[in-house]
Amino acid sequence: MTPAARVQAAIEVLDLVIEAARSNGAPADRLIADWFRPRRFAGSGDRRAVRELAYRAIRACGEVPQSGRAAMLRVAAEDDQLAALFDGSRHAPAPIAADEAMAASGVAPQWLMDRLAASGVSETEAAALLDRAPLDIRVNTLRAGRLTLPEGAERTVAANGWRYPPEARIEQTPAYASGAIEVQDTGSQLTCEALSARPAELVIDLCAGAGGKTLALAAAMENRGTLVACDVDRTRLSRLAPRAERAGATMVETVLLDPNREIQALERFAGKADAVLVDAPCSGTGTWRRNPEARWRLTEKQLARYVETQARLLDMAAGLVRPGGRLVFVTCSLLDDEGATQAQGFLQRHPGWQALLPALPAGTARRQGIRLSPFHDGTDGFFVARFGCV
Ligand SMILES: C[S@@+](CC[C@H](N)C(=O)[O-])C[C@H]1O[C@@H](n2cnc3c(N)ncnc32)[C@H](O)[C@@H]1O
Repeated sequence: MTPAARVQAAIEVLDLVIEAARSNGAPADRLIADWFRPRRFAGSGDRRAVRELAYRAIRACGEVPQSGRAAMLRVAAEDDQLAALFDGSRHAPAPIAADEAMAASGVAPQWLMDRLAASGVSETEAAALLDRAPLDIRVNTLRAGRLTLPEGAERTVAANGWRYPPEARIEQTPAYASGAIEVQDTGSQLTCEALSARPAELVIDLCAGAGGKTLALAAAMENRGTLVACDVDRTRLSRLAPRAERAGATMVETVLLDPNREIQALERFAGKADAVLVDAPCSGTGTWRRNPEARWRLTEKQLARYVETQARLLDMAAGLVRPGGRLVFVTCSLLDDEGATQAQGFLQRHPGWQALLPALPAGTARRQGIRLSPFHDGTDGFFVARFGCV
């Protein structure tokens, strides 16, 4: 593909991304892969370049743009070389008209910017949510016997964490194939450390998904004790078993939950767990580095639903913890509604509990919890609170 044809391709891809954002359709990565499937003439360099252009435009526009072309014009407004490719030649975008509308630049839709500001997130800190994320890994101590790390790693503040540049490819390395390393953001690793899971304990990971945090907990527990990984999403949870096998985490027990009747499958653990992790479903404002189009999808109504579910899951989780046990609440969000305010609500509803600020090597205290952010900590954005049952 010529450079100009790549720009036109990115515009077409962006139209699909915009439509999907409005109709809750597929994520951008999937749309890009689908767009290329019938276009066999495109090589890997073309795919990379189109993907890069599309994501540049997604990051540049705070509000949902009116069209893919308007979004690309926003990027071209600051890049003369790109603007010159709008020349109307074969497969190229049409020339730019003098009065042509372009999308407004910005970090996120205004309502979200307002919510972030009300949560103490400055505009600069919010903008850092759109940086490119590095590739962080966790050394899996269950498999790390004779580990040779792929070259180029730097230590992070996480106990077993290392960092590579964003473009690093480690999935093909022997260390990855043997299960000795896992891809996991440093912030995510730190939220697991906040639970202080120990060998021989009974630990419940209530919202385990495909088990990113479960595997870190299994390693902290040295694969000894009981680790129960739950989720309402059968597909996500089904991905956990093969990952656990690869990681040598044979202790993991999975439990599929029935939405709104979660407790039924967990009654046998009531009042018994040493520690429960609630890595709750949330808006994901802290993960825009990886999914920048997520900010175009979120609505105030969806956010309210997340907040309601988080409170319900926290209340349920409290009933699983034994006296003297601990509960860690995590969201990958910088919004107080899903963080400090949620934690405060929990403490008001449960007078027998107290907040115990987790001692983490990064992050900033935000009322009863800790906030991690790309701007301050170089991690994805998270809120983590730790509660003790007295
Ligand atoms: C932030 S993700 C978890 C990510 C996972 N812990 C990890 O580290 O990869 C939130 C998870 O909560 C799950 N979830 C949503 N509603 C739930 C509910 N009512 N009970 C349990 N899990 C729920 C979602 O399916 C999703 O997998």
